[in-house]
Amino acid sequence: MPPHETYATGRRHTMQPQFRTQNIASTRGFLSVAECADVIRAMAQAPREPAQIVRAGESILDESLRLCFDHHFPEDFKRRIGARMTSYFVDHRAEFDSEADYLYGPYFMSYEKGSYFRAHRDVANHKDDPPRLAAHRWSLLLYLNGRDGSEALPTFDGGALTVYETDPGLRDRRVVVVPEPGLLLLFRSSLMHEVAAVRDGTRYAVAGWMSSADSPALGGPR
Ligand SMILES: O=C(O)CCC(=O)C(=O)O
Ligand SMILES: [Fe+2]
Repeated sequence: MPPHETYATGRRHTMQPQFRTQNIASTRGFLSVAECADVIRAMAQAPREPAQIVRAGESILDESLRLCFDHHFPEDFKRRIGARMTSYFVDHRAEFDSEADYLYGPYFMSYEKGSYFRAHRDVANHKDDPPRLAAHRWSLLLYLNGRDGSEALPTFDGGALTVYETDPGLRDRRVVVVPEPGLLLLFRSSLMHEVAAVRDGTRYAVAGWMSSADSPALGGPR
């Protein structure tokens, strides 16, 4: 795969594919370090609230399953990042074998020391779950910082994401993703995944879900 260039921005920089399995893909350099730093600064100033989960159709707080913050963000800022995530997916649609046509989100999340998100799938798991969950096809995670920093970025330790691949050709189906600034990760929303506890510092990430208007009631199929 050749390096891919972003176009939805004035600044062009090179994106570098990192790895690929059947249902998971990642690309380095989706955002530059300076852009990551801008988003983190904006997040740190934005109002935030404890992030919720959906259970049996209801949005609830359950700190035994999910402990992190959801940051409220100016709509224009959200739209700009969302448009870039969407363009990436649309440009690479053939690789993702999906008819997904719009992005739900993006959401801006921070995980402070001790935060986590236990194993879950980003799809409808219950008949009363909202249709938007059943519509999710691919989960997109954009990481803004990581273990190694520069002057511009805060660092954190822990907080790796494990995605459980279903590809029978893999000997070990656990795919562990260690966040780094500007890394875009895409995986099928039906895959189980979990965020390990952050041991130190604060982990910043943006999430969005490429979704299909034409979707079944429960989130199994692609
Ligand atoms: O931040 C991550 O690595 C994953 C977050 C996640 O699973 C979600 O927001 O649904
Ligand atoms: Fe998730």
